[in-house]
Amino acid sequence: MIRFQLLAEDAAARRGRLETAHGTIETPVFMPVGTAATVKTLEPRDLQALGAGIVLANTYHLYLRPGHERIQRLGRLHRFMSWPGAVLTDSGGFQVFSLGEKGAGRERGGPGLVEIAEEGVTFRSHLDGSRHFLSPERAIEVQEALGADVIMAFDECPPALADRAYHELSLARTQRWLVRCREAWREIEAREGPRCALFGIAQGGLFGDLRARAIEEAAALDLPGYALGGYAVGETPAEMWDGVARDAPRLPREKPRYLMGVGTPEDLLAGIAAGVDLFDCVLPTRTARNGLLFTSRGKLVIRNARYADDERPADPECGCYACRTFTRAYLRHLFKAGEILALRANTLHNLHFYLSLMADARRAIEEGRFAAFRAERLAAWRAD
Ligand SMILES: CC#C[C@H]1NC(N)=Nc2cc3[nH]c(NC)nc3cc21
Ligand SMILES: [Zn+2]
Repeated sequence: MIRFQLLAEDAAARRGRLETAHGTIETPVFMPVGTAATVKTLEPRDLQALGAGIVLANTYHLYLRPGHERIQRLGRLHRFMSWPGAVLTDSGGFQVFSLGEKGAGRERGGPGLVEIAEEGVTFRSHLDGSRHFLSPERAIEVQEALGADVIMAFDECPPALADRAYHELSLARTQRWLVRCREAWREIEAREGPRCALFGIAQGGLFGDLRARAIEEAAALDLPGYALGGYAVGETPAEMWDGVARDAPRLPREKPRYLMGVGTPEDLLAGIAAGVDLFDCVLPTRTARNGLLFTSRGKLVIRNARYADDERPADPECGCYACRTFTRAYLRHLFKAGEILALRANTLHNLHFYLSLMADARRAIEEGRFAAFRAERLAAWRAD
């Protein structure tokens, strides 16, 4: 189970604390993405040294490989990945629709990859094209078996540019599925004892009235936490920020608010200003592996020839291991040479950037100066 406390507010921004069975999480918090039960290139002790308190793993991937029953038999996720902190698992809803579409079947001209029915979703594995079925009940069962501290509802995720009619039908089904998720969660928790917290997900695309209805219907189920899903799927940053600024304050004030899959450092500050408490995004880790580094003066593409003889650290204002140990010249060399250390050093730096940004934001909220803090960081990132 989890307990959420609101410690301070600065306009709509909130400073909170999320107590879980695997530690206390200071919010606003950024969750590194560890899709297949690993944050790519990092060891658990790296994550601890970075101050990460909670990581995200994906039900879709772990269900397909190595299998949730195997992970359960091996002591569940925390033991399996030797991670003492907290874990949040996404339900597979989003991945089935996003990965299923690009699965093996379609590339080989196979049959439709994702079949949606009221009962649940039939999809083909992106690994080997094998057929699988996930329902609200099954997604909860799998996540309980995995043993995360926070589990997500199984939702239908409309195509990014679906029209209003599609969103309305999809929202109604997602709400019916949320009721089924809650029942399945309550049954397992009654049988096995309280173990994890179920978060609902409110969608609705860019339709403000549909978003409001989804939030209201999800909030009526009195769940431990709530997420906004379906942002950062192609809309402009301004459209997302306006939408989140409208939606986040409508989520229950005393529950944790999670903005799924977001985002850039600018998005995080916009989300915090709107009252969001939790974020996850592949951006810092994925871009690190592609040689893009976030610094206090904007982004740096390490492969650029201008860094070939640059003896400065990636970010002179950064205290991370990579910036204390390596020069830009060396980081560029590693990246050009395809060395594994390039992936680790860049990932350590980018996650330190994201996690220290959140720590600085938490302090700014405590001191009632978040708006000035946000303006100062945005200006600095545009400096170059
Ligand atoms: C529509 C919808 C929805 C949400 N539903 C679930 N279960 N997971 C998500 C994961 C996401 N990652 C990103 N990245 C931009 N957006 C997401 C949205 C969702
Ligand atoms: Zn650094």
